[in-house]
Amino acid sequence: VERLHTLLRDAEQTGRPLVMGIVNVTDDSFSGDGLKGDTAAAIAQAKAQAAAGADIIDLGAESTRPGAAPVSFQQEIHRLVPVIEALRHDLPQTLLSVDTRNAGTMRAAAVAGAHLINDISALEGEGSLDAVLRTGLPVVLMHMQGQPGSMQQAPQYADVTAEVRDYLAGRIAACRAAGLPRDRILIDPGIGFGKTVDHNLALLQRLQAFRLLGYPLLVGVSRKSFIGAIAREADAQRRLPGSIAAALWAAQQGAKILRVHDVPETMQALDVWQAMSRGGLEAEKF
Ligand SMILES: Nc1nc2[nH]c(SCCc3ccc(S(N)(=O)=O)cc3)nc2c(=O)[nH]1
Repeated sequence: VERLHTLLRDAEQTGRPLVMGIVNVTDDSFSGDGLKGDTAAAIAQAKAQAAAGADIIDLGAESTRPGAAPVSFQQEIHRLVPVIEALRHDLPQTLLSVDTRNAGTMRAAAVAGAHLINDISALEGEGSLDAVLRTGLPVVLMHMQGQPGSMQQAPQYADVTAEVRDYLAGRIAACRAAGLPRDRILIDPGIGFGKTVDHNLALLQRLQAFRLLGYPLLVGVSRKSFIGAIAREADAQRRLPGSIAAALWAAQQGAKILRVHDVPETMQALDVWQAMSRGGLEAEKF
């Protein structure tokens, strides 16, 4: 928890958000279980992202993109633990986050040396709040409407910003009441998780509303479909310019952690943005 707070304090002082690189440890290799191949590939990708300046690496073994099917926690552990153990050794300076909804995975990840739990279901899963309490780790509480398999079919809100903020306030209260200390809670509006394009844009326009809850804000816009919906799709796979634009907007609105696929590109964009925005801070003094 201390290392994360040191980084968050630096982010506060420099006015520059932390960068969380995304590494998926999924079985997309064709050779049967293919674990070896996937482990090596994930380790190499994490090393490249750390070398490019990522402060945190977010490791996930379950795709939670729309339509994805759930993965058993045994399968998650089987894929994630070797990577966590290797990266604890190879990247001692980089914080390791684990993207999971499963209590069993949270426990195993903590034992293996993870520093942060990133839960898209905000610790609503069976036994997950208790598991995180016992691990002593900080946790990202993210909003999702519905489940990944069906969340994009008919997202529905009367006031998306108020409802997402109130949901997160409720989850914060539940975690605090169970004994989770303030300094182990981060929040995230869950861009793309049960939201239309307009819902995502409303949340991003009103990102400051989440700062009023008083917890560090994590935002994940990288390569998400709302970008393709509002912008020309130069290279549909990466949506890189749009992802960078949305990331800088989130930084401007006070996000403390940006969750991204493209670390070198995001770092360069933040270098340029910071040079101007810091200047802006100086200018305000005159
Ligand atoms: N805290 C946190 N964790 C995350 N894990 C993921 S995985 C992304 C799954 C996905 C892919 C694509 C779309 S879409 N339909 O908008 O293109 C939605 C969800 N994302 C996030 C995020 O943001 N925060």
